[in-house]
Amino acid sequence: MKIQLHQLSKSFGEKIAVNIPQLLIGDGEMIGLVGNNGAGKTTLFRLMLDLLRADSGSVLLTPQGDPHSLFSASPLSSQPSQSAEHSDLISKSIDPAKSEEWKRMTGAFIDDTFLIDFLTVEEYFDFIVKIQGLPPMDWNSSDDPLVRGFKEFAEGQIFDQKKFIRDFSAGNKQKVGIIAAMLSRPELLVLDEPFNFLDPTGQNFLKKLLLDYHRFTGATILISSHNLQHLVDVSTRIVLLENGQVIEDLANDNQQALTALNEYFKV
Ligand SMILES: Nc1ncnc2c1ncn2[C@@H]1O[C@H](COP(=O)(O)OP(=O)(O)OP(=O)(O)O)[C@@H](O)[C@H]1O
Repeated sequence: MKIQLHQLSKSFGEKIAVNIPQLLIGDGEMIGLVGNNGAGKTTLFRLMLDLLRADSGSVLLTPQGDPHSLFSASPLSSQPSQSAEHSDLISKSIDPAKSEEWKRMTGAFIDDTFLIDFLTVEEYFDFIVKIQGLPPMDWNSSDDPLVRGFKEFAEGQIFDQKKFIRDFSAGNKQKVGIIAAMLSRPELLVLDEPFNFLDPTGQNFLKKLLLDYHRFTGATILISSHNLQHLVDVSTRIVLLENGQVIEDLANDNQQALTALNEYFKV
């Protein structure tokens, strides 16, 4: 999935939460979004997922395999072509604010409101795959590496618990939401602060799961976090927000973004 943000802005009263003139994300990029508290990370995700209406501008999603794709997956290819074909790309893309088509290609976990408290985990996962029109998951399948990854990440604390989601700990609810977002193997995965509430083992299993998911699906992945090390461990590119604006757009080959981030955050 390619993503194009164009003149995207959102304010709350006097506060400009997001103001991004242009940002292009290529197929299969793993974007780490960083920024201090209030920088606009969650607002940006909410705009992309049509949970908030922008004051102006647009989010355009181009599914994989679209022959009209014009910008490559290179992290730094962020300048769109000005050709006639460019407007063609825009006409072929999906605007989440205007169409529901993106939902079957997108998995997201922003917060607990994505969960259904009164269901068990198994009921919730069955519900998720059903609304995607997929067959029930075979949780005993040992030859599916993603199912193995989900179970490893679950650490024996999610499945067969015979309790409702509302009775799980914050960390285990987080695991349920993250697995649910990946269940249908969407080509766009958006996770807001997924490392929150996880114990150190869970954080490490999550990094492994994200890297495996990326390798197996080729999905475009967007993750926000305040944990710089985790982000540089998994991301191919790091976008730094300040007051709703992109102030750094860093390639992250061999964790090279870490020095710049440490300098910015004075760590
Ligand atoms: N519903 C809202 N009403 C009013 N102001 C809001 C609302 N949502 C976000 N904001 C404001 O927009 C700005 C960006 O908030 P946002 O939650 O997107 O930041 P963030 O980068 O995710 O922060 P954090 O790291 O603390 O989660 C903040 O100043 C916040 O107070």
